Amino acid sequence: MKDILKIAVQKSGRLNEKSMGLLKECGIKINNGGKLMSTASNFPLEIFYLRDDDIPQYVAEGVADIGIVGENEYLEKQQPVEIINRTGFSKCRLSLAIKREEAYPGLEWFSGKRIATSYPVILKSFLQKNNIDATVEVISGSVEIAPGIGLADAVFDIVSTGSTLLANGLKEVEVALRSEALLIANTMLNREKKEILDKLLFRIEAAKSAKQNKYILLNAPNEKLDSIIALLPGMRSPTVLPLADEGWSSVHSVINEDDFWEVIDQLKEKGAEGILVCPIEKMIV
Ligand SMILES: Nc1ncnc2c1ncn2[C@@H]1O[C@H](COP(=O)(O)OP(=O)(O)OP(=O)(O)O)[C@@H](O)[C@H]1O
Ligand SMILES: O=P(O)(O)OC[C@H]1O[C@H](OP(=O)(O)OP(=O)(O)O)[C@H](O)[C@@H]1O
Ligand SMILES: [Mg+2]
Repeated sequence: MKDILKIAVQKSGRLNEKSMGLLKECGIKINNGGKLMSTASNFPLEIFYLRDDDIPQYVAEGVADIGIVGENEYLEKQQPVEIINRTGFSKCRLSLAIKREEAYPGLEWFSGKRIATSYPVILKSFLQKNNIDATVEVISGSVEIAPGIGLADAVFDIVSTGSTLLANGLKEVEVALRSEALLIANTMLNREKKEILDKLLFRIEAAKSAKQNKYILLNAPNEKLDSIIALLPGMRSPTVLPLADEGWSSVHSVINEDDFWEVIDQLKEKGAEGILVCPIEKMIV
């Protein structure tokens, strides 16, 4: 029988939609199976829907072969799994926050204080590294409410926009960890499962590259071609095709999302016209 790769994704919550989106971008069609498990119709993949806290353990034990989990959970759970890919999504930070009205002189403020968190392992290691002796109060959710109800003096929790802190009268004073969703794997996968995983990783990279790049088409006067091409590296080099209008060419290339606006301005300065920028569906480099 052909082997099948088992992936654990969060059942519902912040990671679920992006994890399923990643599989979709990889061209994987998922059958509407049960609530806790389903299979792909066009790829040897079985999907388990779990609480994110349990994913590192299930992957370490081989119940699932791979999983998508926040770096925060991966570090907190200290399970012997391998990081296979940094997905680039669900970016957030784990930070210390205190009441907004408190003056904050620096980390020593936390000495002797009570800090509420759902991440005691990461917090204790951070405090130890910084020689701070504080009490860690472990709670499993709604951490930001703790100072307001007298449960703790400070919190150590996930921050993204900062709006939850703001709504609870808190301010972020130290960032201990920058996190993103990781693809993790069991360290003992057999050859067949490794081959399936390699195929999946190839697709993930193609989808990631596509998102990171744009396809650009423009018209350029021939005498300006050299300076315009110099701005557009392309995958190998830009494609240049003559236009019906003599003295003009059409230039096609790929540019990185991060360089996008700066390059566009420079292209216009050099005389480029009719610039079209299109999304790329997949990119194999
Ligand atoms: N505000 C946020 N912005 C970006 N990423 C976040 C945010 N909050 C959480 N995350 C990331 O998403 C992961 C899942 O968050 P979520 O709040 O859904 O977890 P949960 O409530 O523990 O879910 P579960 O019910 O599966 O245990 C976190 O571990 C973190 O990596
Ligand atoms: O800085 P912000 O953008 O406000 O995001 C931070 C909040 O997001 C997460 O909670 P979530 O909203 O997922 O709810 P939960 O506590 O039910 O997991 C996290 O636990 C923080 O409370
Ligand atoms: Mg959880």
